[in-house]
Amino acid sequence: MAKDPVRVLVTGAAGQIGYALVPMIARGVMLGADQPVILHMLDIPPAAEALNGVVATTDVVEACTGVNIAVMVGGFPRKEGMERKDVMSKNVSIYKSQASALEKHAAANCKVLVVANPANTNALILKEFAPSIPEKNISCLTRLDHNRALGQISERLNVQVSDVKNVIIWGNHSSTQYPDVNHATVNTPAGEKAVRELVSDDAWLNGEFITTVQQRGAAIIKARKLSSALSAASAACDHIRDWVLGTPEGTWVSMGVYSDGSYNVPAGLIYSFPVTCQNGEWKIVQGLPIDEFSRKKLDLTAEELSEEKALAYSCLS
Ligand SMILES: NC(=O)C1=CN([C@@H]2O[C@H](COP(=O)(O)OP(=O)(O)OC[C@H]3O[C@@H](n4cnc5c(N)ncnc54)[C@H](O)[C@@H]3O)[C@@H](O)[C@H]2O)C=CC1
Ligand SMILES: O=C([O-])CC(=O)C(=O)O
Repeated sequence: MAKDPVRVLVTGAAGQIGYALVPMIARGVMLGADQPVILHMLDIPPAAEALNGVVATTDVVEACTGVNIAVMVGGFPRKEGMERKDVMSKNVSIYKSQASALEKHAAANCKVLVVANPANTNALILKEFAPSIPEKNISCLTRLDHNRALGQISERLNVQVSDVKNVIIWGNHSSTQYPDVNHATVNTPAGEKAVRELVSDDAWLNGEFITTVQQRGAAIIKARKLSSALSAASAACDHIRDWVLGTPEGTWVSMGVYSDGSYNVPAGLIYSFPVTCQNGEWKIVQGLPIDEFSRKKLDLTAEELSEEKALAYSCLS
């Protein structure tokens, strides 16, 4: 029997990421080839002409009405040389007002993915100003960083990226994020092997590998003068697909979610954790040992998020 259609909202639909994302969703990359979708595409009036190229609306209420999944890409993008904090004030007020629109008009149990930067803090603002949307339904994108970390390891070891798994992005989608390979493995003909053992170069893993992943977004903006649109769109599809359809057995992914205090990360931040997903719900992977090097990095990125939270509130007051 044909499935009921799912309504998917994409904000910023006329932008770089939106232009790549919309056809991926229509093609079934996000929810599967057998899942009909009804796309709601929102942008702002100055983008109306570009928006005609993808068919959509500049009316936030129309865009949010009845949506089951909201991918929030709309906002003011970081330009070359700009720190993420520079874009904060422009974006938190957008997320405050769109929170209200989603709360009033989206379907009950709508799942929200915030892509626009500062992604974690925009998601937190959205959560705070949409109190009736359950906090477990609000997330931000760190899957792009996760995929970048998998890519770095696969290149270094000359293996397929699909054979590498269980890297972790901890914290903020920013240059303080901590890409952690301490629990990552590679599928080899001789069975699963630890990434640390196979790479056998802790100086690289604790140095250049981390900074390359942390700085990849900035490096792409510098090169393209535009954001990493295709890989961001693809990562957004990965994020929603795994959230809705589940993560494979034995595999976790990174998602920015509301901290419950796991791993001594302060509660009340949207922080990227390792998660598994089943039946449309994510669960933080518990009990992973955290060494001293990692602890410092988990704390540093949490501190930045606490500062961003304070700054966001000061922008709104
Ligand atoms: N979390 C992640 O991994 C990544 C996040 N990003 C972020 O994603 C966002 C989008 O990036 P791009 O598509 O390259 O930017 P873009 O500037 O090409 O597109 C943004 C779109 O949002 C629209 N927009 C602005 N205000 C809006 C509003 N109030 N409602 C609806 N739409 C609105 C703009 O008109 C524009 O069409 C940026 O914030 C960027 O920093 C980019 C790459 C990765
Ligand atoms: O800062 C940006 O807009 C780009 C970005 O997030 C990324 O590519 O990871």
